[in-house]
Amino acid sequence: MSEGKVCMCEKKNDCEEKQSVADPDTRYPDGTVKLRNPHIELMDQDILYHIALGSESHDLVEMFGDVKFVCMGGTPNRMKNFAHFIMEEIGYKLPTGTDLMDISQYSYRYSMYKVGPVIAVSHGMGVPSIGILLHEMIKLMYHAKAQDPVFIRIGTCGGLGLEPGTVVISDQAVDGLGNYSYSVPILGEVVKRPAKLDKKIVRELKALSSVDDPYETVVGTTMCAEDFYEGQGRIDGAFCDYTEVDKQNYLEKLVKQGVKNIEMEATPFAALTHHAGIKAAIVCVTLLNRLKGDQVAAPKEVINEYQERPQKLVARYIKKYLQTKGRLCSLDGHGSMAVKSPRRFKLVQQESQTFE
Ligand SMILES: O=P(O)(O)O[C@H]1O[C@H](CO)[C@@H](O)[C@H]1O
Ligand SMILES: O=c1cc[nH]c(=O)[nH]1
Repeated sequence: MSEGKVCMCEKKNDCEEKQSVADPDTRYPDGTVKLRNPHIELMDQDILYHIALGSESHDLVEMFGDVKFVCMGGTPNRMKNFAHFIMEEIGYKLPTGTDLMDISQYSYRYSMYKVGPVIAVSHGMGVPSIGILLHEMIKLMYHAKAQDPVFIRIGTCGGLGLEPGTVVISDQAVDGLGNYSYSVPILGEVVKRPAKLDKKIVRELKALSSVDDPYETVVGTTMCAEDFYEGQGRIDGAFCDYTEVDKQNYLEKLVKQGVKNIEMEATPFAALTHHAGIKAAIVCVTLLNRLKGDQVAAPKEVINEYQERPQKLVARYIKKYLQTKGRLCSLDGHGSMAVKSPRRFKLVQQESQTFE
């Protein structure tokens, strides 16, 4: 197995057999990301406009070359919290007197934090917003020469027949018309890309849920809606031209098809990462049981605690990966990491401060 590949095999030599062969269209032999776009390498510079970075204005290899995990979720606040949480979890130490900074703050669009090999970035709401971010994050990984990065969405959703607060690991994504793909009009024609997630990561994440967790963690199909209200069959939007019975019939039909939860980014997330040859997973927490209602009525503190649940699972996954590899950071003997390259972190801070 080449350096940097995600593997959690108990026996190291098992890896060769278990890893699928990388697609030469999306990977260089050393595991760095290859773009399916011949134009990019011919450009003098590539401005990643919505994340306030650029291939000429920033040393992207120095800043992001060590990235292994790109974690994304809807809100800047959640991703900032996740950055602090993962810093604690992996024992990452910031240089004295510094704090985590929003690398993309001057884009005024998305917020991005970096903690050693982990990026935490917000993607906003809905398909177009996450689509734009995915294009730029995939290009960022390419420019940075990051090796085999894994993308993980940490989200919230409505559950179908699940207790509120249940964690759902998506094994596939389906759109509101029943397509297991992401459809996007390109040059006047609809292009469909399969919305596939990495099955092995699904199993590994599920294995990391614990019987001691005071909530359930399940695996299932995630429906990606184009809208929060009518697009998810709610009757509490500004408009509604169907009955409560129509709605219940629709949701029951989804349940029969194996849909466990509904959110708004799964198909582009699964499809664009798959098209880029990037392994990806989606872990969401249900805020309500849609079979019982539409309004998100849980108190803020309860919702905040729910939102921590996918973060905990993903943190276990990242920690297990880092412990298995023991390569990016050196273990200090207590399961936590000593920072190998604070300089790289400092650079990220300085560059983001000077970009406007
Ligand atoms: O909690 P996040 O990850 O933002 O995702 C979910 O919440 C938003 C709707 O409230 C949608 O973007 C949906 O996908
Ligand atoms: O019901 C819900 C809850 C969160 N996010 C959604 O998209 N739907």
